[in-house]
Amino acid sequence: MKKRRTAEPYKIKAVEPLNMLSREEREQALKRAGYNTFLLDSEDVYIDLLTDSGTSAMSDQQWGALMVGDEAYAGSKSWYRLRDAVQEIYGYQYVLPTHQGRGAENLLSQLMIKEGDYIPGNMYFTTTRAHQELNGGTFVDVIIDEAHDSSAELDFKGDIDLTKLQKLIDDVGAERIPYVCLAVTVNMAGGQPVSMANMREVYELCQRYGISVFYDATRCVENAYFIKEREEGYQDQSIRNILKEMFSYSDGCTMSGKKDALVNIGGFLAMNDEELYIRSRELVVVYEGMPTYGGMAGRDMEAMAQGIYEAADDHFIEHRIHQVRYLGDQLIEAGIPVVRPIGGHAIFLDAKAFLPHIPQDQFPAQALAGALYLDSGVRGMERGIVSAGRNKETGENNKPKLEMVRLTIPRRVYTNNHMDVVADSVIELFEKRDQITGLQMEYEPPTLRFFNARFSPLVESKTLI
Ligand SMILES: Cc1ncc(COP(=O)(O)O)c(C=O)c1O
Ligand SMILES: N[C@@H](Cc1ccc(O)cc1)C(=O)O
Repeated sequence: MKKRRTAEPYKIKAVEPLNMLSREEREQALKRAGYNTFLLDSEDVYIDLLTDSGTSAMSDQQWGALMVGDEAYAGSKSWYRLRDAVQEIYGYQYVLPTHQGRGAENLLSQLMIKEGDYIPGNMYFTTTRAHQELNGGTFVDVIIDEAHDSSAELDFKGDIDLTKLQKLIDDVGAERIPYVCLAVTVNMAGGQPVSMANMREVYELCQRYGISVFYDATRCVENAYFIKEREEGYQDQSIRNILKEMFSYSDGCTMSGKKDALVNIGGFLAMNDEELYIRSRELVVVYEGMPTYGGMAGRDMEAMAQGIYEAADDHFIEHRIHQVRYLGDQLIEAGIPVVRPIGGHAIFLDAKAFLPHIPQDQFPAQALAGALYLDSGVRGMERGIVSAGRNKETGENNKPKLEMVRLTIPRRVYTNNHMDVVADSVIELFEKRDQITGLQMEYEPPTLRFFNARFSPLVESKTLI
């Protein structure tokens, strides 16, 4: 019997009209943006798949929650509601609000890292690594090798390789490793999940050496769904239970509330150690604000508390993952090279395989993101050599194995019809991929260069495609 179809676990109460420019207008807009999709104006974008960060649609309950936000400078009721939500769903004892994820990364890095330390992690994330380096640390990638291979089909491609972690401990000594940073899911690997077994093993290994484990919990609910779907023994467990178990194998986390807490701004740092909490409370007032608002308005904390509960709903997360897969499966069926298996928040086009005629130093993923925008007004993001920046010792470009364009799906925002439009555009572009040309960098900022870098087409008089 044909499998019964399911639909969005919500109905639409407010809509926001979309605007579509002509091809000529898109050419002008891309030129103005220096061929960097980060620099396009949102007015010039038709379907915006730049990021899933802060782009979620809030529920009626969340909009209602904004109205009851308590804007007291100290001791806000909304803060307690947020704290309670984190304690209930994540299970950590102490919580400090921050304006977004990198605010929490800043605090954690300043508190834990000393000059010359090493911070192992399951593939780098741009802002996380930047904070680690700013505090004198060196990030060490200890993810399994397969994570760097876009075609390797593994259930848990975000896992840490315990042999690599053990080797680092043996080489530099446990006292040089303040904590392991474990991301659930792994953004730069394609939104790939970490298994519960791996979390447990990493924690056990670290406990033996007195090394802390901090999660980057940004997309933890997506990770929990993959565990439910793929890991033996979890099929009948609720997402809430899975989350609780996941977090029990860690000492704390940094969180960007802009993803799996379903809000447009906000984040937090959470932990179980009281002494660390007291030190964090001293630092949060320098960078964010009082420990009872830490960079967020009362109404934002209120909406985030509500979002934390909504995201942990089994129906919400099932639909979310399936929508991303709906787009990914169409592309796979059409033979488009994408990172496999399809991850939690985005489709990652493999730009090296898509554009084999463009060498990595001519920024194939940047060019592909530009070409996609020209073709249909769909905005994606480069995740390759530009994002990887330069080696902090040699000054050379880091050359990541994965050279990708990310098509990131905001939560509860687009319908599957939008996904169809995106699929059509990518498939057509693939048919004329030989015509796409490379880029040269015209302006390179010193840190996190991908945000503000500017480019021009290598072939003058051409517009990428
Ligand atoms: C995996 C991951 N960690 C950390 C961050 C930082 O979060 P924020 O953008 O809220 O500062 C992001 C997004 O930026 C992310 O995707
Ligand atoms: N975390 C967000 C926003 C962001 C994008 C790119 C970055 O390198 C840093 C932050 C995302 O992954 O979309």
